[in-house]
Amino acid sequence: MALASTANPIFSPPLTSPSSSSPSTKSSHLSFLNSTSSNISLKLSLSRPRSQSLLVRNVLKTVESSDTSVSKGRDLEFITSNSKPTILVSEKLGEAGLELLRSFGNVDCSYNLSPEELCSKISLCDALIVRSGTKVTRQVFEAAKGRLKVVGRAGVGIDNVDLQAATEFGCLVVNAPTANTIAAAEHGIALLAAMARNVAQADACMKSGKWQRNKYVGVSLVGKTLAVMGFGKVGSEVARRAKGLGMHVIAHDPYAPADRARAIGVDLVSFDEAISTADFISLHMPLTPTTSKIFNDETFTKVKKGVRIINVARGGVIDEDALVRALDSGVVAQAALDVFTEEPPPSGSKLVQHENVIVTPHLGASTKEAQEGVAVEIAEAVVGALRGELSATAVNAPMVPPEVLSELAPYVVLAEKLGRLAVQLVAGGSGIKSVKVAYRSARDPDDLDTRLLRAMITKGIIEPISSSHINLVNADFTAKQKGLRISEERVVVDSSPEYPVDSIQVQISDVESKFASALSDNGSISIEGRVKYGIPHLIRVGSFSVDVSLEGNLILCCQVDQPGMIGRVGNILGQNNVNVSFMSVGRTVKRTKAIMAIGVDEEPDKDTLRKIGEVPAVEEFVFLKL
Ligand SMILES: NC(=O)C1=CN([C@@H]2O[C@H](COP(=O)(O)OP(=O)(O)OC[C@H]3O[C@@H](n4cnc5c(N)ncnc54)[C@H](O)[C@@H]3O)[C@@H](O)[C@H]2O)C=CC1
Ligand SMILES: O=C(O)C(=O)COP(=O)(O)O
Repeated sequence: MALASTANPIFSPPLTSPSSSSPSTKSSHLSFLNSTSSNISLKLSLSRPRSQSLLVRNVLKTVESSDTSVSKGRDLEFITSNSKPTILVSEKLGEAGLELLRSFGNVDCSYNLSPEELCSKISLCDALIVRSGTKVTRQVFEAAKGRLKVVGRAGVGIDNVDLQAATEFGCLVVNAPTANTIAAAEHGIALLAAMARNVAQADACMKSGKWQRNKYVGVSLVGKTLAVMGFGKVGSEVARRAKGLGMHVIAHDPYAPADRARAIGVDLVSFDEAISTADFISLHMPLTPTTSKIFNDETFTKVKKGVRIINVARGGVIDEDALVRALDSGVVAQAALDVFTEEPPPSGSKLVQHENVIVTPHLGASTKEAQEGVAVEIAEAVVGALRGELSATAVNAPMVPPEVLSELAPYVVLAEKLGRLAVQLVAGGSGIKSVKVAYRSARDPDDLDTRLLRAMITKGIIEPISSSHINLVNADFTAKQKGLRISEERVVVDSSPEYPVDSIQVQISDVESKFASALSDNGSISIEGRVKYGIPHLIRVGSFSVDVSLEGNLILCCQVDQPGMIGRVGNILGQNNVNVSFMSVGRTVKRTKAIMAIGVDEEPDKDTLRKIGEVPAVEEFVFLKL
């Protein structure tokens, strides 16, 4: 399996539209999807000149095109000839969402693409927006060759997106989980009432010239028991409305809190109790391996004879052949279906043609209001992701609230730099199996969300020694795939709880080091860093305390602790035009050994480094790129 290729790095500079250049648009911006190791984009509300200048650099870099033209129907090769991100919209999306996308990037609305056409276009796209009709398979991610950064699902169900493949390829998947809830619930109620009163059949009959009042006698809803299967957003709205119709509503949902159900007068019951007592069963769970064909021959043996079923969730939760059998035998009196295992269903489908079944072609979310809503919701999420922001609707990455992001931003930079430094201290660089990270913090361990920090440490460790590109989406997966175990420890320290983290220590065990002084007492390579004035600093190497800002590059030098060493090494650097930005000396016992941590702006050439190594009292040294 190929991961994102080096030729087309996923960590390209942040894609920033001209209109997004104002740092005031968001309080925090962390380019976790797009950052390169040397080019991390941070937008912070805090007034930190360094971060601001990074931001300005990134903005300047990306504002190369002022082309704001609409790209509908245009050739993608033309579209990608400028630096704006390309967003492929493969299914009909509301105009308000399209407008928003067009203000940010080049939008290609290409509907009804075959799988082959989608695969051939996708390597030219930074984002793809779909509804339920586009299958975003592993082949699509493979064909994207690392360029595709985000898939936006303009709706709720993401069963048409191969999430595992997306994660492996470091592609973020976001959805629009709220804007179509009411539409889906209303459609469920519409189907419930239409089914109970034979509206569709009677309508078809009348249009064929007949007047058959006796044939279409229905059943009443009032006083009947409705089982809502899946008491999430749609399910609870259906329940609320059904109560308004005078129905007795019960629900089954293994993960729903009972108090939320109680608040609207619904009892949460077991699966078997729900299906065996209900007159109507309405399905509102997602399609997952657990819910796939959860309604099958066996289930239908447990239902109340003559039950009526509504499905506005996913066709795959019902074994459709079993449903046909249950309808034929009268176990299920009627079914109202908006969704099907295969969409559109094969022509002549027994289920669709069944006289006790009414069907709609996946219309649950299809109201004007819902479509405008999901379009805007998904456009905002996709644009945010392309800017490198974490999305509140990320499906395959941790959702980190903006205020937490803003607070963690400088620590994220520190985390990556520590990972990058630690791995450079390993002799050979490979064969790393075990990394231990200790977060020292005055805060309660439960108040510290370390997923972002762990991901960046992983990125720092893996990227220098492999061609993998790591981001928050694929960090854990890639680490696992490479057999790298990252264990975390939170140490409560007596410092200010105002800051989320006091220091971060990274230890790599069971490896040899090219700088023996970086080994701690337990034989692991050990370094520790801290954020000071918003800037990451290295504060410990092995057992030596140092204090050097992690900018530019770093020389670590271990020498006999004697007078004149700073001058001698400093002179060599000066004579070779290498500017020292920071210097710090640490020792354990006076006049034994000390280490010098020297921050340098330029990369010293081999000759300069050789001269440092030739200073008689220098025992070992290492040059590290940050
Ligand atoms: N027909 C259409 O056009 C539309 C269909 N949908 C579908 O409706 C379904 C529900 O959507 P939302 O309510 O927005 O999602 P949601 O995530 O808010 O709710 C789903 C609920 O199902 C529950 N659940 C998971 N496994 C379950 C199981 N084995 N048994 C019972 N409950 C289980 C979850 O705990 C959750 O509470 C999804 O399948 C979605 O794709 C949503 C919108 C439009
Ligand atoms: O949001 C969902 O889960 C839906 O099923 C809606 O699907 P659609 O966007 O109308 O293809």
